[in-house]
Amino acid sequence: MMNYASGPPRPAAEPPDGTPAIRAGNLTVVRGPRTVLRGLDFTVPRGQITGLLGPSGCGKSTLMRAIVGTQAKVTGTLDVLGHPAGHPTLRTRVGYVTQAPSVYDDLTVRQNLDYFAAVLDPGRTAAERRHDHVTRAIADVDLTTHADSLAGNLSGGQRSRASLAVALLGTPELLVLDEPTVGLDPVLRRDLWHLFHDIAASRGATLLVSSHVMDEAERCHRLLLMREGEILADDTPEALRTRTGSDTVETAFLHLVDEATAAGRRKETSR
Ligand SMILES: Nc1ncnc2c1ncn2[C@@H]1O[C@H](COP(=O)(O)OP(=O)(O)OP(=O)(O)O)[C@@H](O)[C@H]1O
Repeated sequence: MMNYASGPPRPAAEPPDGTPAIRAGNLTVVRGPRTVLRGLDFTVPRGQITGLLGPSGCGKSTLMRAIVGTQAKVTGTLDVLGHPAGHPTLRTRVGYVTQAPSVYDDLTVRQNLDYFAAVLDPGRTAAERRHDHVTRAIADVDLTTHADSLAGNLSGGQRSRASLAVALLGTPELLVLDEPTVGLDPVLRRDLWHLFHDIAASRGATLLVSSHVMDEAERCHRLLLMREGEILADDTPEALRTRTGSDTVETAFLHLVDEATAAGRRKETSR
């Protein structure tokens, strides 16, 4: 078991070419009448866990949807693993777990994975490879003993892990996980975070994990702190705490919010 008391484990090294997993430039998204993301500039390094944190409604899911290529009205630049977001070549290289469970309740865990594996890697000649990928993904999320249980009979945490197993099919280099621990008890949350660190360490995968629970920030290698469609900070948890003279990332976040509000007020009054 990993111990996070002294911070998360050291991240895997960057690939030799140094290309980040995600690079955004002046990224803007409009949804309905609202500009939900406002000219974001950031990079997400490879082989690390980056936490996307911010209050409900700040734009985390919208940003994730843009990254996986399912969001309309995206302008600016957004490159994922060296290709424009949504490029067909990224289909098997990016895994995405939405907030809503993405498994069918009336199928077993294995049947769910068999189905998604057949979509990703179709054809009779790929049958053996698909079987291996499914067996490995089930083992990775520690559901081997529940492989033949109906997804509808799993607990909330087990269902989250089944959704994660689907995203692990095809050995993605980037995993985008939208609030994967929401509604889980502290033990299940801790176990899932251990799993994320195992995936990053053993596969060298990049994980982008959203949460609005600030204590989860301490488990990430890097953080993107969001507020009202903007990036408030992009740094390591330790650097954020040090920079703001705070004991926790939560206090650091509040400090940065106050700073941004004060800067906004100064701008208003100088007009
Ligand atoms: N279909 C839509 N049409 C118009 N506005 C939308 C739509 N979906 C979301 N929004 C708005 O976009 C903003 C960002 O939503 P988003 O779901 O990205 O936030 P979030 O940070 O993921 O929130 P949460 O943590 O509650 O999931 C919100 O203000 C929301 O009201």
